[in-house]
Amino acid sequence: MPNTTGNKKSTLCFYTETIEVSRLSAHAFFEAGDECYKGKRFYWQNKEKTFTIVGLGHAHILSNDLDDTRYSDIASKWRELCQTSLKEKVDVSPILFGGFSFDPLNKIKSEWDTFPSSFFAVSSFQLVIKNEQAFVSIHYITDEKDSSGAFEQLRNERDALIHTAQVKELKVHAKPKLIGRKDRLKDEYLKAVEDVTNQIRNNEVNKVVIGRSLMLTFDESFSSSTAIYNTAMEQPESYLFGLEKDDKMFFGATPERLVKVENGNVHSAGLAGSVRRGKNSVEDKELGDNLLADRKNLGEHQFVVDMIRTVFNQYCENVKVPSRPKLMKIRDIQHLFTPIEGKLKGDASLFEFVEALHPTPALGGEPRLEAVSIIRESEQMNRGYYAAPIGWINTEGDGEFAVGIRSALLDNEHAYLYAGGGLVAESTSLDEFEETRVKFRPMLRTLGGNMNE
Ligand SMILES: C=C(O[C@H]1C=CC=C(C(=O)O)[C@@H]1O)C(=O)O
Ligand SMILES: [Mg+2]
Repeated sequence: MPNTTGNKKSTLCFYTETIEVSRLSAHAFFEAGDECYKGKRFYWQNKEKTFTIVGLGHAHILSNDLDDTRYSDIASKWRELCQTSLKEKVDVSPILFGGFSFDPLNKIKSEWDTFPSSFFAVSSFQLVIKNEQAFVSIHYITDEKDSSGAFEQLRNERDALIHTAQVKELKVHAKPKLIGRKDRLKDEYLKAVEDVTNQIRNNEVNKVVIGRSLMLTFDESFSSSTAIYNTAMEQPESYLFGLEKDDKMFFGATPERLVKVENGNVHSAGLAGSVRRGKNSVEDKELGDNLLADRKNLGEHQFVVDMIRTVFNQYCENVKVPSRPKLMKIRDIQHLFTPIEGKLKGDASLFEFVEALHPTPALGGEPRLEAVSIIRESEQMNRGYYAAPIGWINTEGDGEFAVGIRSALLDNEHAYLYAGGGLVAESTSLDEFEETRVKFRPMLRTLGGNMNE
């Protein structure tokens, strides 16, 4: 029998059933959902590649278009769903996956119009791969009195999905041909960088992250499966994520953790300050060593570390912050990196950390509210879910959110790419433009664009 509950307070019942399966590729499982669950899937893999989740179908959606209360709204709906609907302890915890927009006050019409300010879902079929074991769960959330027929149907669908994923050969993930590439609002971006740097020099704010966007056009629709597959191939050392909504998918390979909560231990990281990789190991080391000593980049980095430390000091004890950043070297770029950890001292939830931390000065600026309002005014675009929290939480309240950078929104035969950089007093528009070019590279390579413009 599936685990089930009913409760007087809630009319909803949450039915789950988990089986362990041998040999199941996450990509193949995602792709098995191409026919029936397109537009309702997600993909997540942590940086260490020790935890992969794929969700197909929507058993239940939690979303809102709220501003200030959007985090607590999702948190309380999730708590209620877990507490009143899911009473029995289950072997593999159901996972709520989704994300928040960067700035709910940005109302500029854009490619993001169908994405609410918060969008989360419990999937109908959930694959979890952990410690080399794979589990597939069915989730069914309903107010029907008798669900046995519907649940039996889901079992049949689950078996069919697993069968397809195990026996069908993965399609050849040939990319559609790139036929167009457009820098969007390039002049506005360059002007914004100049203007905002002047505001910083005038001590109006300390730091602001300004971004820009590219639009790619393909000769045919770019499928989500192809995009996810190629992202995994290109960026093995980052978090991989994909969140489908209707006919679009926000996806990427981000190196940046926002926050992870596990058994009362909380982890975050300051990641800001960048330089390209060298052409050979000697140049690479030189670039890295210079980055570690560079005033402008150390300045960018320090605002982030200070802000995360302040949040951790409020909610955690035993806060550990290394006194100096180290280098994080990934395929196209090297960053200044400071891991930060602590032990939860009260009962703050993962969503409270997300609210307190988003956006850090690695994506917003310092002071936070001023920076976000400058971004809204001067970028003249809508970041949507770019640079915003994306991740998951389980029924125990453990989970992880990454920052949705090095990312793109896939929209049939178009892809919108985003990249930005932290401005401080020493910034120049030429260098910042160049930095965004380096940050676009992984997504361009993934999608088949020309990296050299
Ligand atoms: C805003 C982005 O990167 C942030 C993360 C790392 C380094 C950054 C920088 O050096 O400017 C940015 O703060 C982006 O990739 O779009
Ligand atoms: Mg930078």
